[in-house]
Amino acid sequence: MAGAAAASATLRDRIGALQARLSASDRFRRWAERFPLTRPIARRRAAALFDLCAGFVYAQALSAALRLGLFEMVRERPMPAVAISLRAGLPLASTTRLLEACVALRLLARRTDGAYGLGALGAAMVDNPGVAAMVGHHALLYEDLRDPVALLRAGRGEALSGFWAYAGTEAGAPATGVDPYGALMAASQPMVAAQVADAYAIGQHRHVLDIGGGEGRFVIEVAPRAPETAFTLFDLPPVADRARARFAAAGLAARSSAEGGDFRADPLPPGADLVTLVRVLHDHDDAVVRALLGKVRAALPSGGRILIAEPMAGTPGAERVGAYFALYLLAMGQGRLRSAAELAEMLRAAGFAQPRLLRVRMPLIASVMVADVMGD
Ligand SMILES: CC(C)=CCC/C(C)=C/CC/C(C)=C/C=C/C(C)=C/C=C/C=C(C)/C=C/C=C(C)/C=C/C=C(C)/C=C/CC(C)(C)O
Ligand SMILES: C[S@@+](CC[C@H](N)C(=O)[O-])C[C@H]1O[C@@H](n2cnc3c(N)ncnc32)[C@H](O)[C@@H]1O
Repeated sequence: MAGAAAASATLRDRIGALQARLSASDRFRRWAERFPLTRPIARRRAAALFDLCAGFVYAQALSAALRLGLFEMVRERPMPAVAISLRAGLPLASTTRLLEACVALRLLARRTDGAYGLGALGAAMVDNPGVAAMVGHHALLYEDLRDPVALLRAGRGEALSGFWAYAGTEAGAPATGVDPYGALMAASQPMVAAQVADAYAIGQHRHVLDIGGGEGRFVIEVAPRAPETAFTLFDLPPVADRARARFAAAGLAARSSAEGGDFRADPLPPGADLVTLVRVLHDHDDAVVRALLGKVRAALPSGGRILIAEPMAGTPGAERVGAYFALYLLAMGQGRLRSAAELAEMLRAAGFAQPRLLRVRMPLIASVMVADVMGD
């Protein structure tokens, strides 16, 4: 069996190497463009390569459209370019350029009467403040990526490591400067919470401990689906203070509490039968993750469970997310995206049993893995 797998891998490797050798040949490329059976493949590859070259430009067109509020402007009623240029306060010629770029990117659609309305992708942006917040946040990422080789040499960027105030700090150091990231995480949390809550019935648990729970948005999103469950959130003290205020405002104070601490230095609150780590582990290097998983294992009773939700490397259909976070987390200065197999190995090493991936609707947003504490 192992031999057969190795043989098929070798065959795949050989086919890949042959394809790469042929594609690298100018003569072959010209032949493939002409030959009717290979022409569609050649065109698809050229388009894919063009997208890689032009990705930053596309992203900036999207950023401009969001900053100018184009999608909101046309969501109810398509508008002509003149009206959009007046509303956006831009010259008509520039407005038309941006509108046409957005049409090409399927963010907007031009109707037969010339008015612009939402395109297939723009329609998915409205009412999705999480994605819009990430697009705005990318201005910081691009500062660090201005010279990508310099970033690779340095191993961290200035802008993102400053934004994520816990990056590069010592265990137990006082937490300051946590204000900016809370809002970004809260804005993008509902799409993550929806993946988790659709994949896993949180309400089967008596008490959930959400470690690195930020300002409490995950708890607030899933609590209505788990009306009998109590929640404790654990995060750095100033973040936990904000979560406490949010729980009170959401009417959850009776069954939700927030405790401040540093999971690298402090004990975890006891009493939970489910521990959730939502977009937490990928922020940290292996030694911190292994130590944290060990602590979680020790804090859970027999029959308890851990749930990890974050994008995972090599997820079929979401491979590009791995490329994105490889550079994002480099700029942040710590952490890495791990594959499901790597996380499963780390869970087993920490004493958890049966790590398994749950089926999620949009693995691009987050994969979900659970593992159990077996009875003694
Ligand atoms: C009826 C007919 C004819 C057709 C119907 C066609 C059809 C089926 C349409 C479907 C429409 C639909 C439901 C579309 C749905 C679209 C969705 C759900 C889009 C979601 C997109 C999500 C995106 C782009 C997410 C981006 C997320 C980013 C960039 C996240 C970044 C996260 C960061 C930086 C996190 C940082 C945290 C840290 C530091 C790593 O811990
Ligand atoms: C990327 S955010 C995720 C927040 C939230 N789980 C979500 O998905 O929206 C990571 C969270 O981990 C917290 N965190 C980072 N290092 C921590 C530490 N050493 N101890 C406790 N919390 C920490 C941060 O303050 C932040 O709220």
